[in-house]
Amino acid sequence: MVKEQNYILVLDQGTTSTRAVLFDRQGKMVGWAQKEISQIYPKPGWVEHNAVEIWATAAGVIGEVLARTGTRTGEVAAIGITNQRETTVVWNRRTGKPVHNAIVWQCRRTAPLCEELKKSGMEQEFRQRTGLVLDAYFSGTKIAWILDNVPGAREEAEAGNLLFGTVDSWLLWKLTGGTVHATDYSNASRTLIYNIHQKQWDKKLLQYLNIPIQMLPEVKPSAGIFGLTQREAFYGEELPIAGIAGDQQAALFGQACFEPGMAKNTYGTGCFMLMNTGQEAVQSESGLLTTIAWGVDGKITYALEGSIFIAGAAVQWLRDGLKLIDSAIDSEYFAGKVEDTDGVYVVPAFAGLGTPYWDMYARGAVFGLTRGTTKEHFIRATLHSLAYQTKDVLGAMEKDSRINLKALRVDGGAVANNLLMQFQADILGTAVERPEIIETTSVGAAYLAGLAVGFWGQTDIVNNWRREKIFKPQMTPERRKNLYRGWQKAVRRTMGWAAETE
Ligand SMILES: Nc1ncnc2c1ncn2[C@@H]1O[C@H](COP(=O)(O)OP(=O)(O)O)[C@@H](O)[C@H]1O
Ligand SMILES: O=P(O)(O)OC[C@H](O)CO
Repeated sequence: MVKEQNYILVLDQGTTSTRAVLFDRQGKMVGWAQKEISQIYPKPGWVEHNAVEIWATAAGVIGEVLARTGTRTGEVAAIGITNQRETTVVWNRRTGKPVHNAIVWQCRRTAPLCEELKKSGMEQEFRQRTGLVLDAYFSGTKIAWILDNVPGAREEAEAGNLLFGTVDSWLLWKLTGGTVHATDYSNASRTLIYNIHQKQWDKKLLQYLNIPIQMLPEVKPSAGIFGLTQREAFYGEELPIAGIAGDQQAALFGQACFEPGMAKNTYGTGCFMLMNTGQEAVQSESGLLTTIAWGVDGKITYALEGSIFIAGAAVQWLRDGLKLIDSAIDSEYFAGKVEDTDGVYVVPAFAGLGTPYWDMYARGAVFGLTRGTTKEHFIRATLHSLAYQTKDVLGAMEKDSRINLKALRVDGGAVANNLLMQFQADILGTAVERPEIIETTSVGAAYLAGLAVGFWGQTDIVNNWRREKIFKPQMTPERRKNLYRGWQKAVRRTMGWAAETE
């Protein structure tokens, strides 16, 4: 009997949770399952995940989504993987066990190493070759840290016994029963050791960071067959893993931003704005990153990126740290009870500041408190901080690309918040477009996998994108200017904080 393969299955491994999502031919989500993952904070500024737990949640959500929707594995045409980027896993190729917890993209432990490299005058070289800045955010210095700090790791790595991977590689390795060690262009371009122009691991940078090349994965196109699931690990089926991309690049793909100049902003744990720059790797002069969006059909597409480390995570902090709200959705209710923030600014620089400031030592602060400040003002100011940070990034993006965006496509968990989206349009002075599918990260990975196995064509993807709501700017230019000036003043005062106090 011929099997009907009606679905694409996506594994979306994010900073806070792992999701499995099933898509049909119309690009519609027919089912999903999600599990949170533990956040480990061994020291201030340090963030880790347990890679074994990541795999366990991935296996768990796959089983759950199939069971919930009554889908047999034989009905799945292909699997796509999309992932939190930069997060670094090093494991033993024989035992399959990680040698250390995964070091998360937000982790600042390698700031001193980045400082040292900068002092040795290497910053420009890293920037030119990788498109990135020398910051603790990226994988390269995290790998070096593991090799330098886990007893015996360096010797094992040199002997070819250890493998490095971003989370996509780790999941691919597990799904294929330890037979495939690979990644895609978009993930490789976030490691600080991949030359985005020559499209290969950069031997010189590997030397600077003292990383043995034999531990690195093979880099492949984002849409293409990476390997087959091992029968024992996958309900007796050999399914192709046919698409991989870092979550922010997947979202750009899912938003159908296929033309140069098209951009999206994703509001998850952090906020990431990417603009398609076509086949040209544009060097930024304003603190943006140059990165690979994807490799599809033998062509590499580049993007400019603005990275904000703390966005939805600030709302989680209101919920879990300060216990001011019971759930993220309540932030809109409380913020809506006041007209404005009454002059309060929250700068959530909990993990330093990314684009355009790149200050590893900035730390969070609240300004403008008075006796009249209420919980509602505080919550509203926290929501506004997502929009202000986005304005900082869009300013840099428009300057570098010389394109004034007519509208910004948005997605991610926090765009469900209408108050935030309206303020975003107001403070940008640019329309904000929310699509029907805000799970664009997963849908992007599904499209990549589906393209590779002929499940979809590119025109299907463009036709599937539909706007659900547009938020138009309503604020006067004068008020916009005054509010933004206050934000810039607040940001300046958070900069360098940890360096001064440590
Ligand atoms: N209604 C809301 N208002 C503001 N923030 C929200 C809302 N809903 C979710 N969030 C925030 O969005 C984030 C979840 O978005 P998601 O795209 O799932 O993130 P990630 O992929 O980074 O885990 C959380 O940080 C949460 O605090
Ligand atoms: O897991 P997210 O959605 O917060 O995305 C994390 C980014 O990929 C980090 O670069």
